[in-house]
Amino acid sequence: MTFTQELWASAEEVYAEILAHPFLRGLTDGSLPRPAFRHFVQQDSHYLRDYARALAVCAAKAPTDADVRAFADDAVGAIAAEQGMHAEFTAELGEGPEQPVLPTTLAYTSYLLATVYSGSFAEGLAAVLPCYWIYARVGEALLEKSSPDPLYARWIAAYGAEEFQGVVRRVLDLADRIGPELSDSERARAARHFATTARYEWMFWDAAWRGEAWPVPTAD
Ligand SMILES: Cc1ncc(CO)c(N)n1
Repeated sequence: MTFTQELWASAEEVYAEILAHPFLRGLTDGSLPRPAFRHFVQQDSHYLRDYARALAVCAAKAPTDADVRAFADDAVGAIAAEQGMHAEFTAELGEGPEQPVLPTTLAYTSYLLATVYSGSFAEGLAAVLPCYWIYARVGEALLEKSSPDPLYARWIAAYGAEEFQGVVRRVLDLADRIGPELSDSERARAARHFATTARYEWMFWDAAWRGEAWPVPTAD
C-alpha cells in the first residue's frame, strides 16, 4: 500500500458518512436551509484563516524548495478563498449576525495547529491532508449531481473544479514521495492524525447542520 492509500484506508468509513450526511444531500437536492449554509460559510471563514497558518507551518518544515513553495502557495490560496469566495457568498446571503468561532471550528483548528507545530513534517501533512483530499473527493462526487440551487451549485463547482483537483493531486504525490522514508511508528502517527481530522471534517458539516452554538454565554 502506498502512504496515501494507507491514510485513506484509515478514514474510509468516515468518508462514507460524510457523503451520506444530510448537509451534503441538502446541497445537491437544494433542500439545505440557508441558515445552515450561512453557518457553514461563516465558520469556514474562521477555519480558513487558521488553515492558512497551518499550511505556512507545513511550508516551513517542507523537505525541498519546491515543496516549501507549494505549501506557501496553498497558504496564500486559503486566504484568497477566505476573502474571495466567502465575501461572494456573504454578499448573497446577507451579512447576518456575526458568529464567533464555534466549538467544532475551534477544536478542529486547534488540533491542526498543535499537530503542525509540534509534529514532524509528515505528521503535519497527514493532519492537513483531509481538508484538501476530502473536499476534492466531495467536490468530484457532488459535481455529478450539482444542485438546483445556483448558490450551492457554485460552491460545488469550486471544489469539483480541475484547478482544485490539480492542487490536491500535487499534495498527494508529495505524500507518496516521502511515505517510503518514514518509520512504521511515524506512519502510524500520521494515519491517526489523518483519521482525526477526517472526523473533524464530518463534524464541521454536522455543526452547521445542527446550528451549533456555545452552550453557555461567552464574554464576546
Ligand atoms: C472545513 C474545511 N475543510 C476543508 C476545506 C477545503 O479547503 C474548507 N474550505 N473547509
